[in-house]
Amino acid sequence: MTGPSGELLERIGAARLVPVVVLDDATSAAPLAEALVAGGLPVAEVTFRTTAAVESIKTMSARGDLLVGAGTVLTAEQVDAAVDAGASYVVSPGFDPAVVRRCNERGVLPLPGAVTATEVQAALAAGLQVVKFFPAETSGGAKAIKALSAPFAGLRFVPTGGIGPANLAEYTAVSAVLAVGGSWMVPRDAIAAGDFDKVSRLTADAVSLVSA
Ligand SMILES: O=C[C@H](O)COP(=O)(O)O
Ligand SMILES: CC(=O)C(=O)O
Repeated sequence: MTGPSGELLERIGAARLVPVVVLDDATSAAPLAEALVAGGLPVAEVTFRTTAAVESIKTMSARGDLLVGAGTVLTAEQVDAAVDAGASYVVSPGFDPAVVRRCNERGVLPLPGAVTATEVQAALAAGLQVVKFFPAETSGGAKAIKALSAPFAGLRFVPTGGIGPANLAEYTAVSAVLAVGGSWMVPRDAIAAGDFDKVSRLTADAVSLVSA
C-alpha cells in the first residue's frame, strides 16, 4: 500500500504495539500522551467507548509526535468525528463496509476487525491489506492467524484482545503480524487514578519485549 496509509502502516509496524485506550476524562489525555512518549511508545488508539474520546483525540493529536487513532468506531458519523478530531487511523471491532468507505472518503486508514476467512475476503474486496484480528485469544490466537495467512499471503494482522506480556511473543513471532494491540499497557483504572508513572513503566516493559 502506498501513500499516507502505507506510511502509516510502516509507522505502526515499526512500533509493533498499539495501546488501546479508554479515557473516562479528557483531562487525562495530555498526561497519558506524556506517559506513552516517556515509555517509548508514541502510539494510541483512543476508543469511542466514552464521551471523552473526541476531546482526547484532539489533545493527543495536537502534539504532533503521536500516532493517534480512534478505536471502537462503529458508524460513518463516528469516522467523521474521529477524523475531524485529528485521528489518522480508524479501528473497528468488526468489518463494516460503510465505515471503511467513509475512511477512504476522508483519506484515513481503516483497520477493521476480521477473524474468519469470510471477513478477511470482505476486507480484501474492500482493498485492505491489514485487518485487526479481534478478539484474538478467543478466536484461535496466533495459530488462527498463521492458518489465515496461508491462503491470504499478503495480508497483515493486528491481533488484539486477551494479549499481554505472557503471550505477546506468541503473536509477534508470526510473520503476518504487523503489530499487537492491547489495553494492558494503559490500564483504565491507572489512568483514572492519575498513575501515569505506571503507564510509562508498563509501556516501557512492553517496548522492551518487542525490541528483544
Ligand atoms: O481492542 C480492544 C480490546 O478490547 C482490547 O482487549 P484487551 O483489553 O484484552 O487488550
Ligand atoms: C475491539 C476493537 O477493535 C475496538 O474497540 O476498536
